[in-house]
Amino acid sequence: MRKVDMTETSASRAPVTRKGSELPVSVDTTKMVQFLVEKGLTEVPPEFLLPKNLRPSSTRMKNIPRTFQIPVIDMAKLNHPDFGENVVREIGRACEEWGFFQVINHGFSAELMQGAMQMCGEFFALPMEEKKLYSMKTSSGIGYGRRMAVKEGVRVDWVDRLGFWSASEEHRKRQPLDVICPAAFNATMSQYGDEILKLAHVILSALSRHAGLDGNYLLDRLGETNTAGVRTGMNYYPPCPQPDLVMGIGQHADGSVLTIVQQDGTPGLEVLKDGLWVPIPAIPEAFVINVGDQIQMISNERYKSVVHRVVAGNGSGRKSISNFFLPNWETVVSPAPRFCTRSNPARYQPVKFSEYITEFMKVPLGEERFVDLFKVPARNEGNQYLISAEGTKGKICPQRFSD
Ligand SMILES: O=C(O)CCC(=O)C(=O)O
Ligand SMILES: [Fe+2]
Repeated sequence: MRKVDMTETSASRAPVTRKGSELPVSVDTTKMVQFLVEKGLTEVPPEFLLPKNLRPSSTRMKNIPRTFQIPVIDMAKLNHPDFGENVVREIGRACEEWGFFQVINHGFSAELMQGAMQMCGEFFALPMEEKKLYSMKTSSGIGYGRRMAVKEGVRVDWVDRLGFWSASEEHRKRQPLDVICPAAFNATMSQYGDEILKLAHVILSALSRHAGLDGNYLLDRLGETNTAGVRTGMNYYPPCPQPDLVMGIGQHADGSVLTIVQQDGTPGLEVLKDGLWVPIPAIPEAFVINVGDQIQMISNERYKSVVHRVVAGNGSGRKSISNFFLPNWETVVSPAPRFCTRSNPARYQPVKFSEYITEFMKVPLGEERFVDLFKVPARNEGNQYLISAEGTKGKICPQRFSD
């Protein structure tokens, strides 16, 4: 098996540190998007500017068929003795074909969803001097700042973020961040995180069943249940005077097991399907769920971690809450035996999750797929891995996700 030495990969563009260790970061609050917008800027600063060929207007197809939409799955009947299997099938198919779906009637309290979005609004409404108290200190993404605050000279996304552990209690009590203002923040977001964790378990159990396995199979692959957790990112995409020149979040796939996103009713999220950027409708009472890299690896690519992005807008801004369901830090992730056969051998080599995610957080989002660093090289016989043409290897290659 090929050995991945992350010091020789794209991660090497970050300052050299021990593999798996976080980098110190320092957040300059005068560069936060919200700060710039509140100062009344009318032109996008150069570090946000996209080259012409990557702008939303030049990459979006105008006439996507209306039927071409990520599935919206009604979860109400998941436990129904007659109809439960239909819901399981819908979830499984969505994860095979799109890597994305929305859920409604998911059992999550509407009041708690509203409460969380309110906490998000109240946090970003705090004076900058107060938000600054929660600034990110390391590349872990915990705190106020933005992803890749570590890297100079990389195109910057039009988004500010507050990252924290919302579940489980183990993680919450150990995190170097305690948002004490607004007062209700911790209480609401702990409750929210616990509920998100339950929803993640339900989805994972449905996926296990879809693969013909015991309901706990995928969960068991993540390490001890009570040590898996939810990292939450509250995102604020302020109104942009020139939205076509920037990206809210550039194209990327998530390093999580699953990601569960709550949108505020404002569109912006788009998923790459068969080479087309497909907008995801903003249904406020729904959650958008997507497969992350860990499930793509564990399921040996049966369930796909698909590239997506967020476009900016010039309306009143957009808020969202991204919840990343993560395995135990010590878990070694690899294709599970039940997803591998002689004709479809393991496509990934094992990687310890803590190393995966700490390095993932240091690499600027871009065209390269971090997960590709762990691919087993294609062999001549019996390997189903679709190798992209030389030159596109390691780059986003939509066809790879549409077969
Ligand atoms: O804001 C959103 O809707 C999604 C954000 C996202 O893709 C992420 O946080 O990874
Ligand atoms: Fe994402």
